[in-house]
Amino acid sequence: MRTSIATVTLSGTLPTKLAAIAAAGFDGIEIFEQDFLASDFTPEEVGRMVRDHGLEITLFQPFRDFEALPEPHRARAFARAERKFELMNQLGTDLMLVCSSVHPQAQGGIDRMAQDFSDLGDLAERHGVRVGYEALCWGRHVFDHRDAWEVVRRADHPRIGLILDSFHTLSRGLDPETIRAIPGDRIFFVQLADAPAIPMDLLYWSRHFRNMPGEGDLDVAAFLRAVLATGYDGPLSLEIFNDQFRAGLPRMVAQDGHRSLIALMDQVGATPPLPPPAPVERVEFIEFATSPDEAPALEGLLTSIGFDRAGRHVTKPVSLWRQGAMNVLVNTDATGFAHSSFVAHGTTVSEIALMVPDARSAHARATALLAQPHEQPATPGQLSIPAIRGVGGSVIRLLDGASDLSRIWEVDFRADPPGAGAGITGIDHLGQTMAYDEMLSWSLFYTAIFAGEKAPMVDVADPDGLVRSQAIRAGGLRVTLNGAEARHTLAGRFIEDSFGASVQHVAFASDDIFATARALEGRGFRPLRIGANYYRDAQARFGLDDALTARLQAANVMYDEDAEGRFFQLYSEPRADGFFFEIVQRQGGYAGYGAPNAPFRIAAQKRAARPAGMPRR
Ligand SMILES: O=C(O)c1ccc(O)c(O)c1
Ligand SMILES: [Mg+2]
Repeated sequence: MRTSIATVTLSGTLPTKLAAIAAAGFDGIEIFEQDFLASDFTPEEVGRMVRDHGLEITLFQPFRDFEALPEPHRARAFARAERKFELMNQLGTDLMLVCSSVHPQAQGGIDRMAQDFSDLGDLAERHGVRVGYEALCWGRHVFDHRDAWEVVRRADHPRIGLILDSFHTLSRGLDPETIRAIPGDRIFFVQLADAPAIPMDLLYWSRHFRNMPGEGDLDVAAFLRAVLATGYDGPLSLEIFNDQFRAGLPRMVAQDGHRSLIALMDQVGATPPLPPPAPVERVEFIEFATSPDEAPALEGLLTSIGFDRAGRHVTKPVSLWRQGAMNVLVNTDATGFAHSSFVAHGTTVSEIALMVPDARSAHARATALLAQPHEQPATPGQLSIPAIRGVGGSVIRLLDGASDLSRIWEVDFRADPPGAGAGITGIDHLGQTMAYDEMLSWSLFYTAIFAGEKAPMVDVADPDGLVRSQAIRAGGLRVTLNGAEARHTLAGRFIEDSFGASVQHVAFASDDIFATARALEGRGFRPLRIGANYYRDAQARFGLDDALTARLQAANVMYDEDAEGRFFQLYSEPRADGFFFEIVQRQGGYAGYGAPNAPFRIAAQKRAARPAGMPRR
């Protein structure tokens, strides 16, 4: 099906928007009238620019406050419409959207409205254009697509059809299944938008909080399935009013939009199927990019949390560190991708390798969903591991147990089995810190490509501002995306210090956190000190007995529980740039990440990071 996007979705001037939309791979655009009016181009020039980008104008909108007006407003509305029909001919588009009236003089009356549309259809016919009617969910008399359809049905004019917009239907809780009774050839256009489930005024919600399908909480897939059941085969167009997008990078927002549409069409079977979303089995390794100067400090930190050096790459200056089923690589190469990561971010997690059932299929899905493939010249005798770019330009490698990729530790490395360690079994989750503006984009990336499930977003109070945290789980891959708006938060400072988004913390899993804590004492591990106030409160909140409370406090372990189970967290002191390790233990089916503890942990990290001589409380 053809894809389209409303110009109102993006920031910038009309030419910038067109370039971004074309680069993202859309087939067409809805011209939002304001974008045209604000530009200095003639309608013919705009039409030519659009077509020069290989795009078509799928819709001109919006035309407001048309139907059921008393005179002289009615005559004026028709005169206004005629001007717009002429403009559409100059632009080179044949479809106009009329949204349901909010005019204080609008009289309502279904037959009166139908008569107005029938007359408008005659006028449209004379100009060779068509008109679609959309129910705004805050419309004065028409605010339900079923009523808009009844107006169109009664107008009974070949130039008059219905326009459906998922936001207006789903925001009101209208059952999208009711769309199935509408004939597909009477639906002239379909707009798609999602939104987060925040109870608020409909108009305000629509104008500021819409987002891409899959980024919010509305069932856009059910809506689209119902639309497709009617036989509709016109464009699917994104119309997203969102404050952040209107201030964001147009290329990023346009690409997210196309990614969301491709994923949605795949999900509902509107296009030939993509390879299925890969269920991630586990994180097989993470790789740090560093320098020979900074490597010893990093390796000291790895040693202190129980890792042992267990080998090296056959040709590159990459050491392998192992514990349990976890592999950590430390890359000090002075050339290539690792080096450029180090130059860009400082010592950083530059690669994450995921074990999936079929790496090449997962890679094909990712690139079909517009992920940027990461190519590296293959070294003879070594594996060529499929890879894509992820957060902050880092690399996600895809491994599987079914192909030659399963032999990575034999082919590319001289590797010994892990040592005794301190009880860390693998990775629990990765915390990726980014600007708040990037959060929706990366959350869509993970959910679309890896079939991840989003947890509800939580606000974390840093002493110096709010940080938002979005957890995503795709099988054995758990990530928390932490979005910083305020610059002085721990997350905000990390972004500045490491020059953009990257992994700020790695949380390893242990089956027995107290045994791990004890084992780490002998390895020089410096736990983040958690104050007594926290433990008194935790004891009271959860009704913990004195013995457990004392154990937690002695080991600086934080505690949380949910209906399914219990959670224990032990933190390292943060590195100077704010990077840190965490060790967690999940008991039962605890599904969270200890968010209630985050404000106290962050405050403790900020105390620990103060320069010597500064007060530590
Ligand atoms: O917010 C509005 O006014 C508006 C205008 C046109 C649309 O298609 C729409 O969905 C909303
Ligand atoms: Mg709309």
